[in-house]
Amino acid sequence: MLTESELIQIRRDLHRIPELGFQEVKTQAYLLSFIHELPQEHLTVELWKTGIFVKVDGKAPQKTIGYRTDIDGLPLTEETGYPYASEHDGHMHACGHDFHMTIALSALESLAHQPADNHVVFLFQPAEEGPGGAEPMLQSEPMKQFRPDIIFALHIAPELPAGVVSSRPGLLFANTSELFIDLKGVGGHAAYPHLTKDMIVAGSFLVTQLQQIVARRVDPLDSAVITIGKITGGSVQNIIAEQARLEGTIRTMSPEAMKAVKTEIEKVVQGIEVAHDCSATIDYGANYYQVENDPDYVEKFAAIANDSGVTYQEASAAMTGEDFGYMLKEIPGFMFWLGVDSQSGLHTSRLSPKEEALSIGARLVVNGLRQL
Ligand SMILES: CC(=O)N[C@@H](CCC[C@H](N)C(=O)O)C(=O)O
Repeated sequence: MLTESELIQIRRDLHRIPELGFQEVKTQAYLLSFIHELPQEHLTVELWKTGIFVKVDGKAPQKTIGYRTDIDGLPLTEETGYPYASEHDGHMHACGHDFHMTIALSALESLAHQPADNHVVFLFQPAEEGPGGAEPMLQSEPMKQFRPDIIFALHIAPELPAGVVSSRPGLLFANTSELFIDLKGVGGHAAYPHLTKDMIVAGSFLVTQLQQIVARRVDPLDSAVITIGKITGGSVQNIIAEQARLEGTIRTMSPEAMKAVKTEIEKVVQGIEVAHDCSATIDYGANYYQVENDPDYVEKFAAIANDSGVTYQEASAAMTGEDFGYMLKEIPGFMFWLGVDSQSGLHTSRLSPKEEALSIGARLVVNGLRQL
């Protein structure tokens, strides 16, 4: 096992070089340099785009256990003030993938020195934040050779203390779909609105009407989220905007609910086109399938956690998304939250996970890989 200070050093090295999905070139090179330093006799390594598959042959294999880590960062400017803050302007590991990778490398190091009974496959997966690497990695040529019988993964949880992990049988994370709506009208002089089709006004109505879908079209005992995170449009204060663009995300508890919410969005957008005499296009971008945990493996994992000196708690389902859901759709397994005790949450510029959680996660993952 790597020491605490080795884990921290790796995490900080990776924290400095966040890269967006399918651009993880330095990250892949860093991971490969670590992997190449390990004893190679039990390892098979294969590259896939900016990702990596690594198989560790087992001593008396009956099955293959998979472990997946995501490797990409987010388009966000870091404000932690860390001496080891991101060296890539406007990019940050603000979702913990630096932690995820470090823990995977530590487990790999342990198994490369002392293999498990079963075969173990590590998937270093690009583009979790978008456009989604899990689904194409699952369908890739190398996956035919590396495909595991069981798979698991973790995600850091800022709100949980270090030393606590949580998960649940069944649905852990939501179905997600990105949402991009482009509106096109007629621009003109700010003093002559009657001669224009103002897309700032149309876009503003659209944002509020989209909220009505969750409030008035979704069963209150079911759940959904429509968030518009970004609006752009117009050029200056005294010109009526010809164009506006809304960017957001949809979250639901089932694929059926996702389909129904999208139908409602399309109706609302058609209404805006009529009411504001404009044209609109909708693009759903990347879509992720729900993370559905296998109850038997969650139960086994909870016992392994408790035996490893880590407190296991039952989680609630969350509206976060994860393209790992595609892997769990085809391969039984689970995902769990690893407590890292950060005041600032996921996708914030001050996310500050406690590094003591690295060794806890590393110990637990390697125990899972040896015992599941
Ligand atoms: C764990 C986490 O935060 N995951 C992301 C996944 C992004 C999905 C996609 N790009 C979207 O925005 O819909 C999340 O935002 O939940």
